[in-house]
Amino acid sequence: MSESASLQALSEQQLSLIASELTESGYVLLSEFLPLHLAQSLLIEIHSMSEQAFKQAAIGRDNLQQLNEKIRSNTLHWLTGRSLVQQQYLGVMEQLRNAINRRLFMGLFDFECHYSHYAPGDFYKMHMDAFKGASNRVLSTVLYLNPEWQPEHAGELLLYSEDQKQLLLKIAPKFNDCILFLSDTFPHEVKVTQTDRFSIAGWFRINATVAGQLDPPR
Ligand SMILES: O=C(O)CCC(=O)C(=O)O
Ligand SMILES: [Fe+2]
Repeated sequence: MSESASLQALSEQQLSLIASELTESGYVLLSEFLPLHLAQSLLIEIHSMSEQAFKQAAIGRDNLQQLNEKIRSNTLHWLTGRSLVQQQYLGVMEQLRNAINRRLFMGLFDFECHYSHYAPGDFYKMHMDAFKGASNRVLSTVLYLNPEWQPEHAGELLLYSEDQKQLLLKIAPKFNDCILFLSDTFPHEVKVTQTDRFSIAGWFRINATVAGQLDPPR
């Protein structure tokens, strides 16, 4: 979807905040990220999907890719733009991609994302989304879709400093909050959730045609 077709869902104020926070600290937490009707439509779509539509998440690269429930136990479903609401979300992220490139010259080339479902007991242990120079994922995004979240539900995202020594942020997966962070800089983990936890995890990527392959593969 073209940038104009996404109706410029993000305000200049939001975009300026994103650019300055990413420059300063490498991450930014945004509340009320999407126009409310869009966040609500995503919530309706994710709730209407059957558990069969979600696949067990894999970890690893290429043929080494394997299911590894010791590290991660959530399930996922890739967004392709097959519904209007998916097109609208991808349109917003396209607006964000262009705005970041214009302001920060990050050379973001495309965006991929999936719905995530963490059932009670699910988690994602400490990991990096990319390793320096070894992946085309450069900017991670997670949009949370849990209108009823309460502290006892847990399932927070913990974001650590690069040396893992400092806890930078403890993020409750609250409805329409969105975290952006540099993929190769911040180790992070999802604590065990006590209730169903929904989100859209996504990555802006640079073009790694040198490698000649999608990284990581789907
Ligand atoms: O859901 C979250 O809070 C983070 C998920 C995550 O780290 C990932 O999918 O790589
Ligand atoms: Fe991650």
